[in-house]
Amino acid sequence: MATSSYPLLLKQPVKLACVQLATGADKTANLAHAAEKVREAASAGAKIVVLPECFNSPYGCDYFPSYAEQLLPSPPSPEQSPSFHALSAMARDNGVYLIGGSIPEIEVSADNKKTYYNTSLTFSPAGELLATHRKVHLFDISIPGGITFRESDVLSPGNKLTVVDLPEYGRVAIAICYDVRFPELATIAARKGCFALIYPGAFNLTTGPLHWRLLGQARAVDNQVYVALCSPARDMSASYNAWGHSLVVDPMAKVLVEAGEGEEIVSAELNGEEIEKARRGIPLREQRRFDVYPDISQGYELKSP
Ligand SMILES: NC(=O)CCC(=O)C(=O)O
Repeated sequence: MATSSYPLLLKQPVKLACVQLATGADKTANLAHAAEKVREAASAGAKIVVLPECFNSPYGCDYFPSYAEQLLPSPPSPEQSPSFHALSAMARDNGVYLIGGSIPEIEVSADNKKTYYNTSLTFSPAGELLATHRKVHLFDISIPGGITFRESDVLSPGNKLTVVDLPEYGRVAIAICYDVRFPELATIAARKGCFALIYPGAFNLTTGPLHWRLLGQARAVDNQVYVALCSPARDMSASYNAWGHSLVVDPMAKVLVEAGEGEEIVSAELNGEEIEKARRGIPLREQRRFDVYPDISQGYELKSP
């Protein structure tokens, strides 16, 4: 029972599963395999299922154009986007909300200019598209002796925050991998009344051990919400080696569940009371000083969904 005057951000407990999927070069096989694993997660009681970043392809700039699918105008035809239709069927067949990881997207303008994005699609249990998130912050880093990667060589960034209403439960925010490094995006989403921040991702073997779990816990404790990070399984024969370690963090920043490196489904029960308990115990909500940092509050007053 909620004892504060705030409505529960999460209306009823819900099981969320991250599918740490093993993927390869064969898109059709990846889609079929994802369908099997979503079924497995749903059979174990998950009502929100998350797939990893680039779940239908290998991850890398060399792969984005050849795997890219056209999503606009929506809905695309099965030829334009087999992944759109496969995800819709996975959500509908299993009666789950499906955060469909991400896929490379191509947009073709009237004058035949091609623009590529890293895009996440979210479907309702009826198989309807609820939201599209194009990765806002592209993964461009260069760490001497570690990793160099430049998504912006091929991809263009999205330009919006993505918040999705799941009517029986509440509101979630969706962003992709490198987006997790930007606390502003998370804080604004949380202040719009989200109970969870969900990030399909694919960290690497340099930054993964240092930052993946830390960033999940940081976004959770900053905002006193649940955070889910969902990675592909590690494949040492691939050109990009994903960190794995998909996890779910609670509003006190406790890691509820964390995968290893291989293919695995991890799930956790999310409960709105835990959000309220964290916020009553550490009342950041009442203590914020927007008079001292007014620019971050502009247009984002605390609202219930
Ligand atoms: N796919 C990504 O955005 C990777 C982000 C990452 O590894 C990081 O360190 O940040």
